[in-house]
Amino acid sequence: MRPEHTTTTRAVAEEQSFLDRAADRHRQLLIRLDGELTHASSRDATERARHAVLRRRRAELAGGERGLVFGRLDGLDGTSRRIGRVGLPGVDDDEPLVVDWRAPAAHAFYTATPLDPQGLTRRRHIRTEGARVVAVDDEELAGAAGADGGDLVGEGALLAALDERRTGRMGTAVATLQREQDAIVRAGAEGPLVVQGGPGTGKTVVALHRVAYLLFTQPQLAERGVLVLGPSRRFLDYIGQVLPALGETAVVSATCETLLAGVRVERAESRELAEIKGRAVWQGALTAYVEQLVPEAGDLSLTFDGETYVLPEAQIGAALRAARSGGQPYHAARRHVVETVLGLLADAVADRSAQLLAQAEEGFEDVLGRLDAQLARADDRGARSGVTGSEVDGVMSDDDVDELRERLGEDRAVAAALAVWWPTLDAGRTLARFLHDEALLGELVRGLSDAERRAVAAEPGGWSAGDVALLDAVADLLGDVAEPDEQGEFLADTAAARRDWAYGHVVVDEAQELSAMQWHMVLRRCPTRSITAVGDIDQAEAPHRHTTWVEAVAVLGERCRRADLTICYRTPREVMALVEPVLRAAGSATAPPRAVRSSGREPWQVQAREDALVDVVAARAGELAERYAGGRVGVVAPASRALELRRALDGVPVLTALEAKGLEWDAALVVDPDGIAAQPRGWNGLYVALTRCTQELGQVVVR
Ligand SMILES: Nc1ncnc2c1ncn2[C@@H]1O[C@H](COP(=O)(O)OP(=O)(O)OP(=O)(O)O)[C@@H](O)[C@H]1O
Repeated sequence: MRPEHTTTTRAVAEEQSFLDRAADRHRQLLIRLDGELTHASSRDATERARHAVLRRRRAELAGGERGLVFGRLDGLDGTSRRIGRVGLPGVDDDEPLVVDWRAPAAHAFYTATPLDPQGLTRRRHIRTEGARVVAVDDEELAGAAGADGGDLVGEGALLAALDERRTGRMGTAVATLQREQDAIVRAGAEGPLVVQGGPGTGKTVVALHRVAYLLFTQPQLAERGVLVLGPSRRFLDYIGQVLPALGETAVVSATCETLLAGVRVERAESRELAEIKGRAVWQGALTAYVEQLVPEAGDLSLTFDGETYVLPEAQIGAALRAARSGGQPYHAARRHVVETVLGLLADAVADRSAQLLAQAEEGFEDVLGRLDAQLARADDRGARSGVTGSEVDGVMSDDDVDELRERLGEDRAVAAALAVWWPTLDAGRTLARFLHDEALLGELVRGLSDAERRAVAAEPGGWSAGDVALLDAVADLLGDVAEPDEQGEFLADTAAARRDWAYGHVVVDEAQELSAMQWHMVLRRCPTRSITAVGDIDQAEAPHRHTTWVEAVAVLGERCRRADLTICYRTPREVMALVEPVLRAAGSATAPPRAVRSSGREPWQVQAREDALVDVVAARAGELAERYAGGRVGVVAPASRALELRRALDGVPVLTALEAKGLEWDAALVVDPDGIAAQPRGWNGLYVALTRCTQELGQVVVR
């Protein structure tokens, strides 16, 4: 038996009156904040920090306008609290008018059950449209212990949200987050957390709400920002509204291809090459390669002012060892060794001039001595010139040596000789040289077959997607030529432009797709390893060979926490009934997620001859577009058919399974499912294709 659900006119009126009060308070607070922002000066650091906090609070408040009040908890003690997207202080500032959904006082809204009522008698979901309350759904908690409460929290509100027409943009789900989702949203931020969930289980929803939760509970994270990595630009656009709507702006979004600023992917590559370049072995190989580029210890000859100085191997070797012992990047090590070399050279120059002066002085004293003797002989006075070696001994003061070292640093000939001995390097050219050198590949990249080595070396110029992670690794191993600037406070553009930006937290969506080298890219941007990786190992289509999470996230180390999502909110039961055999064919051992809803529409299938395929697809897509007018329809097809279908279909997107990843429509039309399944990792792709719809699935099979 489920707890009672009620919607009464009285309850709606009561919540409407509360919502009106909350809306007034919200307006007042915005006006007050605007006033403070206009008067806030940005003269000193404290004021600037205050300004930043006010701006953030304003964005958060403005974002809270929709969903100002969406829940209510009634306690056994007769008190009640309202839950909303942002907290609203009461007028006298002691009791909050509305509790922020992320605050501990709101937690029971997502977790209380009749078996564990947490001191509550009732949970109410308040459904609103704009400023109007349209319905309330009540769940009795205490006193309903006989009821199991089911899996779902606020089922009425949840199902209403899920049944809404798709808009092409993902919405927030703060009002209807479910228990298993909430547990992940609120999990601690330390160390990597891997979330496995089948299609439509809310992985993206959870990951984004987790960002909002973490930024709320750990405001210091906002100083470093959060990076959200998604599979495609289209996907990032689809989810782009969620965090701003939750008031969060300290976020950068990117794909693995766009993560390295200034690098553009210019050409496609085969799956084979993408797989090869994603292997973890490259990290060690590139490290060893860059290591080889560091000069070996040996005598170093440098010319200054026409004099040649030979700095001995022992000194150069010691400097090299000291610089490399800290595992510094190539250019940082170079800067340190060059500093040492200039110091050694300055000492050598100073020694040489002291020697020369000493020689000159010796000669001079000789002359003086002889002169004195002659004079003494001449007038027998025995007089001495009084000039002694100590006054012209040529030893430079420390200041003189420092000045000399500076001059040496600016000397062109010295700089040119040092650049030949230890050149500064460009990451792109360095990587290209390595990739095209079969002998080096053979020496350093373990496990490459002869054919694989040849294939890598034979690649044309221009970067492919697989190269980006290698390029990032080389850029990191080389480091910046000049000392990098200190990292300031988070600004999205600055963080996105800097390869070495260390984010406070990173979210990776469709995490099953990342290669080992792409994981290294992620780790470099999050040294604390505070990472949330969400994905479905059964939807993996990328060319790497991982079939388990243990393999897929091996680079993150052994201390990954793992969580699972088991309920499918998107895809209706009728469609999920089809996917079990597809999942088995994909080699999966996991059970498909359990669908929470039925759409009442059986999936259908039509057949088409090859020569009539495009017309049949166009006709069927047209019908669906009409049936779901105001919503969204999408077509998924094998890559080989996508181009032709795109030309023929107007207004309905045609995507490959890979491109459709993470997206959803009211209705999906899957074209040539056998063709999709026949591609590499095709069963996984078909699993993705079949699970994109919230209402209706059609398939066009080629006869
Ligand atoms: N608690 C919730 N309340 C309302 N809607 C939800 C909830 N959880 C998920 N949804 C909706 O279900 C759909 C699927 O969610 P989402 O895209 O996050 O799933 P996913 O697990 O990332 O799917 P996929 O594996 O296909 O990428 C979305 O429309 C999302 O808004």
